[in-house]
Amino acid sequence: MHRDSSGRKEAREEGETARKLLARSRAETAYAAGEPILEVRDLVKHFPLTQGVVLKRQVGAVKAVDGVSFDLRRGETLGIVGESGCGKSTVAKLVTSLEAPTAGEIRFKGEDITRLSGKALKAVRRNIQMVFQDPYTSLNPRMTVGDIIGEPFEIHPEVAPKGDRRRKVQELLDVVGLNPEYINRYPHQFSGGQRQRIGIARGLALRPEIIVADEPVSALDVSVQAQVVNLMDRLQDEFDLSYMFIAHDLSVVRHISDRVGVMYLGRIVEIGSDSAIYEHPTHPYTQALLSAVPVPDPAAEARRERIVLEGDVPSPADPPSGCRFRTRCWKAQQRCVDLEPPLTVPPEFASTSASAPAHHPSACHFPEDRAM
Ligand SMILES: Nc1ncnc2c1ncn2[C@@H]1O[C@H](COP(=O)(O)OP(=O)(O)OP(=O)(O)O)[C@@H](O)[C@H]1O
Repeated sequence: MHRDSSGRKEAREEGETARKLLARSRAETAYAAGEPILEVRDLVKHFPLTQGVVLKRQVGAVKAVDGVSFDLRRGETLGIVGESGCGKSTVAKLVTSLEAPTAGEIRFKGEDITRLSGKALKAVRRNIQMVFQDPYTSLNPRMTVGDIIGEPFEIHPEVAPKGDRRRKVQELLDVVGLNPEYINRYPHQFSGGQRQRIGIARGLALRPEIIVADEPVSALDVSVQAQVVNLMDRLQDEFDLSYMFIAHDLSVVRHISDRVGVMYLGRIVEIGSDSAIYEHPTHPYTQALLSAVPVPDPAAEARRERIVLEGDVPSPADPPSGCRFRTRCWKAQQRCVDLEPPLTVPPEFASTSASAPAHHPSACHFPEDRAM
C-alpha cells in the first residue's frame, strides 16, 4: 500500500519534471540568451581498473574527468579543446546522459539531471543531443537515411506522429542542405561531409536546445570542415541552439566558439572568451597548444615562437600531484608539486578590469599574459 502510493507520487513527480524540462518557450522557461542553460559543477568520472577474470578486484581508477566545472549559456558555443585522452568525450557523454558521473552535478535549467530516471531522463535526453565524431562509422550502413534521421521519433513519437514522419525527415534533409529526395538512399551513397550533415539532421530531429558535437569535423577534409562548421553556425540561429563543440585542435573551434575551455588530464585548465584564450592565454599549456597552430601570414609565421612540450601526457590512472601539467611545464617549481592551482582568475590579473583579456580563469601558479 505504502509502496503503491509512493510509486504513484514518484511517477507524478517524474512527469512534472519532464514537463518542466520540455517547456520550450523563453517565456515559460525564463531562460534568456546569455543565461546559463547548463551548469556543470565538480564533475567526476572515474572508470574502475580491475584485475582478475573470475574474482574481479578493483586496483585503481582511470580519472577520465576529475573535477570539471563550467557554464553553457543559452545561445552560445562553448568550445572544449585538449589532447587525445584528456577527457573531452567523457564530458560529452556525461552531459548527454550516456554515462553516469561518479560525482558532481549537471544542472539543466537549474535542475540536477544526474540523478534522473524514467520520463524525466527521457525528456532531458531529448533536449540535449549529441552529434558524433566519425560520420563513416556512426551511421548504420544498413539503414536508409530516412530511417536514420527518423529513428529518434520511435523513442519520442510525441514529436512526430507516424503519418507525419516522412515529411519531417524530408524537412530536416532540406534544412541541412541535402536533397529531400535522397530519403531512401544509404549512407555509403554520400560523401563524408554529407554524412555529417545526416548526423546533424538526426541530432536536430527532436528539436533539442543543446547540441554536444564531439569532434564533428575532425574526420573530414579541411575543405569540407568549413562547410559543416558554417552549417552548424546557421542552424544555431535558426533553431535557437546552444552548442558544446569539442575538438583536439584550437584552430577548428576558433571560428564557431564564443568561449573556449582548455582541458588537460581530466580538468579544465583555462577558460574564457575566444579573444581571451586566443590572444591573451595565461596558462602555459594553452600557450603551447596555440604556438603549434600555423599562422596564415608568412611573415608572422616566420616570427612565431614555438613551444615544444617535452614528454607525454601522464596516465590519467596516476596523475601528478599538485598541478597536473607540471611534469611538462617549463615554469614548474616546488609549489606546483605541492599545491593544486584552482581554476580562478589569477590574483595577478584579478585587479584589472573584468573586460581585460587576461582577466579570466586559469589554473596556474605562475600565469603570464602572453599576447599571441
Ligand atoms: N569506458 C571506459 N573505460 C575505461 N577507461 C575509459 C573509458 N572511456 C574512456 N576511458 C579513458 O578515459 C580517458 C579519457 O578518455 P576520453 O575518450 O574522454 O578522452 P578524449 O579527450 O575524448 O580523447 P579522444 O580525443 O582520443 O577521444 C582515457 O584515458 C580513456 O582511455
